[in-house]
Amino acid sequence: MVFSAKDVSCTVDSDRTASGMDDADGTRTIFSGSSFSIRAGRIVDLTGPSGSGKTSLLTAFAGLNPHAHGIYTLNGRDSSEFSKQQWRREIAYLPQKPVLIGGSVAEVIRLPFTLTVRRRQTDMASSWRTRILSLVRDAAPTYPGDEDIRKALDAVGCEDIGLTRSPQELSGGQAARVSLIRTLMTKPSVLLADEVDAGLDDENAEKVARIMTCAANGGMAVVRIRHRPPDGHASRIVELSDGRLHERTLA
Ligand SMILES: Nc1ncnc2c1ncn2[C@@H]1O[C@H](COP(=O)(O)OP(=O)(O)OP(=O)(O)O)[C@@H](O)[C@H]1O
Repeated sequence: MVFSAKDVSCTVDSDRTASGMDDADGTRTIFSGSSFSIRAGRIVDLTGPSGSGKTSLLTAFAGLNPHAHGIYTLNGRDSSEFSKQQWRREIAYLPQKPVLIGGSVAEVIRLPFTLTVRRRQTDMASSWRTRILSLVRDAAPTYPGDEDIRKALDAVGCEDIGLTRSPQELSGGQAARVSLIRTLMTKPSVLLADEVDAGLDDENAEKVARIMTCAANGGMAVVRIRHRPPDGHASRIVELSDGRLHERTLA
């Protein structure tokens, strides 16, 4: 088990939520008593109606949701044993809309490496490392050069993305892949992907899915919020509805 969450709840002020569903005390419980776990190398899809709390749940897992409470562990270690920064690096939340800061694709991808010096403490051997991350690690452990980034992009089928391109010039599909790869290169244990294939055509959605599968094959645990029909990449589907998580059978 790489990651587990127990007894997670999320309560928000009622004045910012839909009317008619508020508690008497002026709050609204989005979900409560929810538990979830995922093993290394697995992809789990999180589905559910709009507004059911999927984003709130993933941001709770990542330590980014001040309205949520729960007990979280990574490889058996309680989240309290991590600093907030360490936790957020290990449990990486990837928002739906790519935020690409930098003058070029290379700068965008290097940004996390300029913000922090990472020292990963894990024994996860992985083909993902072999295929992509080792390219970075071997050449420049904390600050990948252009050649390393080029190799990493090519390794996951992103030959179409030029390093000197301005992020503003990227297509939606390219921006989604750059955002995803940037996060993967920081080597999180768990990737929480919030509808990153929304707004993409089927071809680009499949490219994004394949990159995540590549990461999962190397040992990363991936949770994907999705509204699309199952694409065959997930090993489990979990639905959040009526404030509870429900396991769904894969078709
Ligand atoms: N910070 C907040 N304050 C108040 N209400 C919030 C806050 N964040 C989320 N909510 C409310 O919590 C509910 C769940 O929101 P959330 O974005 O988690 O749902 P979702 O399932 O991800 O929705 P969608 O599928 O439409 O993206 C919504 O009613 C939303 O308005």
